Amino acid sequence: MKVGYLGPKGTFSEEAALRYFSDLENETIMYSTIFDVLEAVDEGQVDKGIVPIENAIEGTITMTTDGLVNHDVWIEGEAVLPVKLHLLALKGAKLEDIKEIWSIPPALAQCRVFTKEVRAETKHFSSTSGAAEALSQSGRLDAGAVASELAAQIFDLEIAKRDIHDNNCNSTRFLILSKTPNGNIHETDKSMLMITPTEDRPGLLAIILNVFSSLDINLSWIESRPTKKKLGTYRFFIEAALGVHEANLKKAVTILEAYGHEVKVLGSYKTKKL
Ligand SMILES: O=C(O)C(=O)C[C@]1(C(=O)O)C=C[C@@H](O)C=C1
Repeated sequence: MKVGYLGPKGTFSEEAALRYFSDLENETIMYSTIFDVLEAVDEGQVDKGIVPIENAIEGTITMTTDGLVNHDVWIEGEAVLPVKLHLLALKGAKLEDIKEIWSIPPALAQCRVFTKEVRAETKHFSSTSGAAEALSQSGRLDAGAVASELAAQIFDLEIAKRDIHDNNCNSTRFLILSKTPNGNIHETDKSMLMITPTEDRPGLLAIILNVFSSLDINLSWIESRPTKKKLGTYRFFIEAALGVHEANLKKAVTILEAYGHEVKVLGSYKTKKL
């Protein structure tokens, strides 16, 4: 089986993929952006993909929600990975000389307190270890990368400052993707819906949420994203604590569609702690 995730080596996505798919039979394929992973699953280049969806400090990884809008993929699993972020630097670099900090935006956002303290500028890369790799090739003693301990080993960097994330209980939730649903749906206990209202009206979100509460369906996550068509118009990602095979979830979808909303069931899954 081919498993795709965000590379290069040493990303948290890689750690999540290797822990989730512990089977040695798997062939792993790395992609340079989260978007590319979604595309690879959609186009059948890989059998499974793994992408981050939410971080305990930073919240939703919008590259993933936006990618879910444009790609036809199925969420078949969810995994939560503890995340420890360190400031990596070239050997011989001094912490007080670091004026630029490089990483993927969600990782930089998890270290806002630290980057403010050291008064560093931030520079965006497509992954934590992509920033570490670039740093190792740059020769820059005035720059650092926010990445994992494993990335420090792989790219021969030093840990200039350990555990720089704002909160010690840091973790990231990943989604496991496939092109189509497979057999284990009846064992799932969560599902994700993407609801795109076709017209704006007073109390729109309240009406949508009421469908779930009236059917006694608990919601575990809700996120609104702009439709990108007109300012002030949104679509909603809703995670319900019920698998798609359950009668009440099917009822909720039917009612929402009867109200005229576009509803796409994005997946059905259960959580695995990594
Ligand atoms: O860059 C990586 O190492 C990733 O796997 C991406 C990512 C993310 O975008 O949230 C995953 C987990 C951590 O929250 C930091 C970075």
